[in-house]
Amino acid sequence: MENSASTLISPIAQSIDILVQAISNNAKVLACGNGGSAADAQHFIAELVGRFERDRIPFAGISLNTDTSILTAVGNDYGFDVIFERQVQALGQPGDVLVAMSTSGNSSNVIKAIQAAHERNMAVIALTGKNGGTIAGMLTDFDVHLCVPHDRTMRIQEVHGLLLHVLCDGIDAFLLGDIS
Ligand SMILES: O=C(CO)[C@@H](O)[C@H](O)[C@H](O)[C@H](O)COP(=O)(O)O
Ligand SMILES: [Zn+2]
Repeated sequence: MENSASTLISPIAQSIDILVQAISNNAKVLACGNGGSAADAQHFIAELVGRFERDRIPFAGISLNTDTSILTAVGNDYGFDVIFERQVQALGQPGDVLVAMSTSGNSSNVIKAIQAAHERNMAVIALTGKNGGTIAGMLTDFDVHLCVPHDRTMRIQEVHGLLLHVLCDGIDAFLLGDIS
């Protein structure tokens, strides 16, 4: 936790900037991940579309792991590794943001979603762990890498959950002002 706090302060601030800019431009946020990270992705998007702590206008966001018809059709017809890529290709526009989560940094469906986001001129906020895996080497200067410096998936996920709340809090503070 303490290591995370010191290494992640700067990428947290960059992530909030990217998200606030996208929201201010009426762009949208797409989020994806597998297993526990799928739960994190839909949790984060629920807080954008619904609310975090304070009433405000809804923000545009879509979780790419919640539509079972899309997931089963694309998985069945094209393969599990393209379940997120296909949705980024269908929904992503330049200026949108992809929040991509993988504790290993090596899940092929998340990797392909990042490639698709780059092809559509979308910024990527990648939440990973360990050494960032393959994803660490794919990110550009327009992206942000929130890599939790820990080896255990559960601990990485716990910090990811905290980070997503910090991002929500930062977005609201920027757009609505600090809570006094
Ligand atoms: O929640 C957990 C473990 O805590 C698991 O469901 C975990 O998310 C799954 O094994 C995922 O498939 C792991 O994928 P990734 O984080 O390496 O991309
Ligand atoms: Zn878990």
